[in-house]
Amino acid sequence: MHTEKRVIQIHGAMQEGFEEILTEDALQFVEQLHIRFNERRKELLNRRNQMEEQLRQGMKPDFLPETKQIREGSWTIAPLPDDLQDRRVEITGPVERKMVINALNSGAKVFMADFEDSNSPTWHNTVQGQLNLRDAIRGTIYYENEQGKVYELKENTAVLKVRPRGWHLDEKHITVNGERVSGGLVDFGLFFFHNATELMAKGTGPYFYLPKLESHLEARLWNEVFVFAQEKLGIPEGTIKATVLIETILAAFEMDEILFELKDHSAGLNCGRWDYIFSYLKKFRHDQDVILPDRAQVTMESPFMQAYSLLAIQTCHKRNAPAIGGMAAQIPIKNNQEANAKAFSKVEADKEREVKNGHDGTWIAHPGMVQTALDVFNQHMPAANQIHRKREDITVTAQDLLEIPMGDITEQGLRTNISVGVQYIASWLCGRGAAPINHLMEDAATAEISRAQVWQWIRHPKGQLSDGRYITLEMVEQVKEEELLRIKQKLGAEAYDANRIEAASQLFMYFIQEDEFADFLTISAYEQLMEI
Ligand SMILES: CC(=O)SCCNC(=O)CCNC(=O)[C@H](O)C(C)(C)COP(=O)(O)OP(=O)(O)OC[C@H]1O[C@@H](n2cnc3c(N)ncnc32)[C@H](O)[C@@H]1OP(=O)(O)O
Ligand SMILES: O=CC(=O)O
Ligand SMILES: [Mg+2]
Repeated sequence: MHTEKRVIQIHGAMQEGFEEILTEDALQFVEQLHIRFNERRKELLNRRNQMEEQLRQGMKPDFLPETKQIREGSWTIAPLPDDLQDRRVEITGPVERKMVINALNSGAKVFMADFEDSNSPTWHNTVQGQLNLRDAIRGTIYYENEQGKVYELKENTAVLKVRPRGWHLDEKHITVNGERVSGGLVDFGLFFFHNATELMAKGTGPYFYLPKLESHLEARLWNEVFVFAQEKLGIPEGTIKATVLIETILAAFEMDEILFELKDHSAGLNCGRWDYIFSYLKKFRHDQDVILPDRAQVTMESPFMQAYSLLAIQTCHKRNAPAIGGMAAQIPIKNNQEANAKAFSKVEADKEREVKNGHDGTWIAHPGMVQTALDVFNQHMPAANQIHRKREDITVTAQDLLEIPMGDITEQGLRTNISVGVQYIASWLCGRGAAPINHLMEDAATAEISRAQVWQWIRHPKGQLSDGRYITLEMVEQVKEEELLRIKQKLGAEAYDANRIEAASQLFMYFIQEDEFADFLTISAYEQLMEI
């Protein structure tokens, strides 16, 4: 019998400690995941393209006729473990060492350690992130900053969840037979291999967040990965628990089906609002009726966003699953009391809307926001969660999910998109996947909205500023030059160069100029990511 020999290869440098993560057994496990699941992953990515083509031809998404029985059936997800009953405040952040410690110590119920939107997937961040999580789980994580301040874990820490990269991203530093391995399978595989047993011994479990799914078939693939991984490591089926982010417009039509696919492994859904806005914009970018106003005007109060969040709550609660809210982008503002108070009151209002609607928990981006979110949830949610509130009073139709938001496009909105887009891409290219810009948390999802809006505005017949001027490529070029000058004045010439602003600006303009809309900025930018 001819058996093909498969070879997993590492193309990144072995930095200090990496050999403890990239062990032969761990790599073999990743290789098995690749062999077993990569073809299906590619088929599903291809299916996304086919769906996109149908949308381009005018198809409107709707609830699937072929899964009506699932939607109408009376099943529930498997019972949740004790430490996932109360998730009222979840902090998120990249897998950087100091931030992992700060997040676990923050007082939040859960910490979502992020290999996705807020992580720039340099080789260093990818493997060092695994080392950081391994040490955190074992309670040995330690960090000392340049001033000698020591960071260690407190006695009571948040429950850990990990968000691997989405299905669309590759890991270029690991190949099998010369083919890049899925970034998500690398993040999941290495984490699960090294930590699943240890987590169970500590009375918790291997818990995940799954990003950017576009259909229940993609959830099915994750479920198959989980079943396989548990079997390989001799871990009981159903030990893994995963919360799926509903952050694409197509997934909003398949919430029941997604929960159903992951039934034994499900820990509910989350409303990933920023990617959701991006997805809505991306999927309908050719539709002459669909155009979004300034990013700042597309809020959770917009009818289509409100509809999707309510549908998530109703769908989850019907299946005894938690429905977690999303991320308010405000972070504390130093040295400006008034602006700081405004930021806090915006977060407070956002969390109040979520808890009153029926969400069982929420996300915050910064430790300074934990108490504010906790206070709101403590006041309005006396029990561990509110899954008992079935919200049968809600009716959300396909039309509600698709309702086009109203508002203006302003010159300031255009400027902000260009400036923020360039600054964020620069940060990402330098290895920092989340950045504070204009006192807001920016990450890959928020930056996607900025560049997608500019792409659409210069092509759409209604791409007009509120003062009547049409938005053209020439206008974008000019505003970009003015904004680059401002950034240079703010940073100084040396930091401007060191921070790769010029490379980011070129990349941003490439995204805008190309008629073929780049599916994700992180795919193209990955080829230019610094090699560290
Ligand atoms: C759309 C989505 O996907 S949302 C989810 C993904 N996005 C995120 O997770 C973003 C998370 N947030 C962050 O990364 C950060 O808050 C940023 C980059 C926006 C701002 O970070 P900074 O500029 O460091 O903020 P700031 O200076 O106020 O930080 C104060 C302290 O809080 C820490 N901190 C800030 N945010 C976090 C966080 N999310 N987790 C842990 N620690 C944090 C900082 O490390 C710093 O610690 P130190 O005082 O011990 O040095
Ligand atoms: O991942 C979260 C989002 O809002 O996007
Ligand atoms: Mg997201």
